[in-house]
Amino acid sequence: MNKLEQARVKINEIDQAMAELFEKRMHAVEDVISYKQEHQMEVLDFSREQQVIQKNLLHIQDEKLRSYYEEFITDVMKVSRHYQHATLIEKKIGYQGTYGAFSYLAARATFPDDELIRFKSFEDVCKAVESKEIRYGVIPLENSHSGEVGEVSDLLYRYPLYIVDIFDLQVNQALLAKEDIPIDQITKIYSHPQAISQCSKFLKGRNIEIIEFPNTALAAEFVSKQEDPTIAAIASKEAAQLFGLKIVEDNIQTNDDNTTRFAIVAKEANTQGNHFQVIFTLANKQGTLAQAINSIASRGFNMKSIKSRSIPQNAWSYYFQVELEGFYEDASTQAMLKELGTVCRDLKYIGSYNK
Ligand SMILES: C=C(O[C@@H]1C=C(C(=O)O)C=C[C@H]1O)C(=O)O
Repeated sequence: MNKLEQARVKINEIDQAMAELFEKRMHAVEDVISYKQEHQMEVLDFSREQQVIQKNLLHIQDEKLRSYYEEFITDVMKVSRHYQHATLIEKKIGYQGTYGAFSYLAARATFPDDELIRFKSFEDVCKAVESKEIRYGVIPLENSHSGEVGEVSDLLYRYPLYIVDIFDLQVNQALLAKEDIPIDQITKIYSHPQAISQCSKFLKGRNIEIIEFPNTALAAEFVSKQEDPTIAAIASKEAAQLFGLKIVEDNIQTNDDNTTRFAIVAKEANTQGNHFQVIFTLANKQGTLAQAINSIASRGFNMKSIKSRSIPQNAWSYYFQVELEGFYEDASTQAMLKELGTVCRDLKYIGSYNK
């Protein structure tokens, strides 16, 4: 062995030992992350990093290596911070709306152990996913009665995000009050107009004042903060637990099949699942839509839905959002999409999921 080879054998041994120590250090850092998350602490602790550097410099005996060691340990801590940020993002899930509202319930049901972060708008949720501030967003796609959530379709058209899963939340309304009192003693009911209309049959003929509120969870929270036991809110039964209320009557909605489908959106595409969606635009010429639909139908794909909406900021132009049955990665799907792509002006894959 020449001198170079001998030195490299030594370096290999040291690197192996350092790799083991690196792994041990990062595992110790994992405990720091969960502590910081629990106590809502920042990842960077500048004074701790200074201490680490100074304390360990004392172990460096070769004077000329001190500045290099400082550089080295500084980099180690930078990597440790990267890891902490990435791990924290993994556990961050965004939803739009209020604590306790239906979007919150959908996010909690899909990510029971993660940190739920509230955003003001659906777009803010998408922006946070795109900028990697959070891992996933949970946003409503459509409701079995009121139909699609147009704003969310527009966001899927505009943002480089993908649906990676869907979750169906059954919308059940309950009458909640501070005490479990008979319904005929209730004097006022607070709720969102949509929830009120969903319970029209239950409310009909009752001499109760109805007061509209911006959303059901806020109504439940309001009732929980009042002294009056005769006022009630219409909200989910889960809201009763979240705001310490009693369920006076459960399932008071007129239709039992009221379901909101939520999309879990991410920055990285998921291509697994027995359904997928695409969005396309067409040249405004005779027969282009027929051609597009024909490329799908002639290859034996079942189109579950097609929705057309105006392209945001582009008057009198439209995009089509299509849900198809099938596996995105299958060769037959790829061949169909290739043909569809030749017919469309733009064709965008927006995700797969199981149904
Ligand atoms: C691991 C921690 O988080 C960060 C990384 C450090 C490290 O890797 O040693 C030190 C301080 C923090 O900036 C910590 O706070 O201890």
